[in-house]
Amino acid sequence: MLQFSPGTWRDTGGVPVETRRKTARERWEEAYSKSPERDAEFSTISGIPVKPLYTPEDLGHFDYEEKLGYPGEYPYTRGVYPTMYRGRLWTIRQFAGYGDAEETNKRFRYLLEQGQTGLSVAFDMPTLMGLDSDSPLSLGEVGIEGVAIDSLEDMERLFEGIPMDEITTSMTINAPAMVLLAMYVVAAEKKGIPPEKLGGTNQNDILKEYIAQKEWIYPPGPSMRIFKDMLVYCTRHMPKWNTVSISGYHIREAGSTAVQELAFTLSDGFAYVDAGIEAGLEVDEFAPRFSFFFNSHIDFFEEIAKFRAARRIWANVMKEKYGAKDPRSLRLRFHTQTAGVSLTAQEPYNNIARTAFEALAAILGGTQSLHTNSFDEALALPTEEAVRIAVRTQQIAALETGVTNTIDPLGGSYFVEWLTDEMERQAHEYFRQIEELGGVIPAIEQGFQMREIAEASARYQRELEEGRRHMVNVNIYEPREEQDVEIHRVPPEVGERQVRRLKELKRRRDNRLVRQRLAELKRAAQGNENTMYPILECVRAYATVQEICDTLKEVFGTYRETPVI
Ligand SMILES: C[C@H](C(=O)O)C(=O)SCCNC(=O)CCNC(=O)[C@H](O)C(C)(C)COP(=O)(O)OP(=O)(O)OC[C@H]1O[C@@H](n2cnc3c(N)ncnc32)[C@H](O)[C@@H]1OP(=O)(O)O
Repeated sequence: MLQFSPGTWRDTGGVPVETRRKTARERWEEAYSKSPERDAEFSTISGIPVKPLYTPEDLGHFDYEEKLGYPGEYPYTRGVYPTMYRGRLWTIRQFAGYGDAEETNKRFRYLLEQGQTGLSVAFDMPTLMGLDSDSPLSLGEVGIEGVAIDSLEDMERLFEGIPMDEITTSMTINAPAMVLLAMYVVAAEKKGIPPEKLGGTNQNDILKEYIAQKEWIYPPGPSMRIFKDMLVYCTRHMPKWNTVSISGYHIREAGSTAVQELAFTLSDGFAYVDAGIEAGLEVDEFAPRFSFFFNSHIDFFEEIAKFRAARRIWANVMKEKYGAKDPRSLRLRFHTQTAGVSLTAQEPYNNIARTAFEALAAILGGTQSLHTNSFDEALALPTEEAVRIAVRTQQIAALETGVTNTIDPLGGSYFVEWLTDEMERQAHEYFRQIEELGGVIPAIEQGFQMREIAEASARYQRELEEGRRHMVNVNIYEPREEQDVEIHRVPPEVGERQVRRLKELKRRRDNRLVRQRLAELKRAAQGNENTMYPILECVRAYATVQEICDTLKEVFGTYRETPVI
């Protein structure tokens, strides 16, 4: 209904007639331009510019089947399982470990009592570096950042009373991954559980160590030989074991953008596929047991787009380039941890809010397994109270918020679909550059990934310092006083007890047998024999992590990188 008013015709909504002749979009643009924007940076945390509005125009020709498909179907953009969380919730899997095996066993039991549904072992720095607790290099580090594991005896203590054939366990271990896996296998064997019944994951991702975390032992070539040996062993004997957890988490924590995390992680994944093929395996024999591990940072939509793009790229390349036929080879399954770098030591309780948002992004992105950081993790390893709140955060998301009721609820959002496409496009650009450099390892040797990450990290730091980006409590709303929080401390006696026990084991075991087993391992490493089998024998004889790693060092040497500045 139109009414007359002086000067112009107006409809009942009060819109001038001349405005009606413009398209709806033009009207909105005009209205938008009339009111000023806030003085803020409208881009993702990784620097992708974000427009005020996304519409179907941003998607162009959008083929639903090609880009999204249905959950559990190629290209898996909407999720890897047909029912997703309506069939089974993600696994609540808190990364945990400190002190010695007994202390960590207690924490595991506590977490399981709180409703955690999977286990995840955090090893201490000496174990990660292939050192024993009694090495002079381990002084002051034993059991501080994770659990100290020196021998099979420790592994047996770690899993005492835990049904290893029922619960899945992740072990974050890379350079010495074979040794710790062998200890896990033999500890289970002693409980009467064969390797084929063991479900879980080894991180075993050495490429991202060279790129980001820097915890390597051997040079890249021999490291890939070790990877292949373990892959072949697991493919033959451990059908339920995820042989590698290809990790973007550490790449992101080192300061990369979301696209770099996506691109470098997936390119590492393809390098492992190449390694499996070089080892003489068929792609569909081993790819179903590859898994991934991503960061969930604080930029909500960018993270969701990253997870969705990751699934689509992996499915696409596995099908088109590697000719994988088994649908399980095409499914990118992943664990997520909320971003450690997004936590603040200032007003640490605010980290509960940060973590909840990040967890939600992981869930809306379709994660299979999730670690939510505890609010005190910018200060120390978490207390029981802090980790309980972290577990409850996941349970509240799963059981109260309703986000699990429907699959990929953000599918079809113009912005999320545009951002998913954009991340995919930019990732392919990185794949091209890596290929031009000769592949992942040559690119690492030329410092390519490290330089890209260092530049991104410096850019972000500059933006923070110039106040162009905000971090509450860090460069805005800085706290006037410190919040008092309880700090979890590992008593120094724990390290001393560990060293005492190790020395006692070295006296008590059959040292002649240990020497013989280590010599056999050395011969296997010098030749082409799969080293996993002699490592299992070393472990059965109670050889230690360092003794085994040192034996391999004699054959493979060690690695020193050319630093990237
Ligand atoms: C930062 C820190 C550090 O370095 O300091 C770290 O690195 S910490 C890093 C910590 N890393 C981790 O915690 C890595 C954790 N990773 C994992 O747990 C794995 O690799 C994962 C990502 C594939 C998730 O494995 P998962 O066992 O928890 O979950 P899955 O998705 O495989 O599900 C378990 C079983 O249930 C089935 N299943 C699941 N959902 C459904 C559904 N909706 N319908 C039907 N079946 C389903 C699966 O097929 C599978 O069976 P079936 O097995 O028969 O197929």
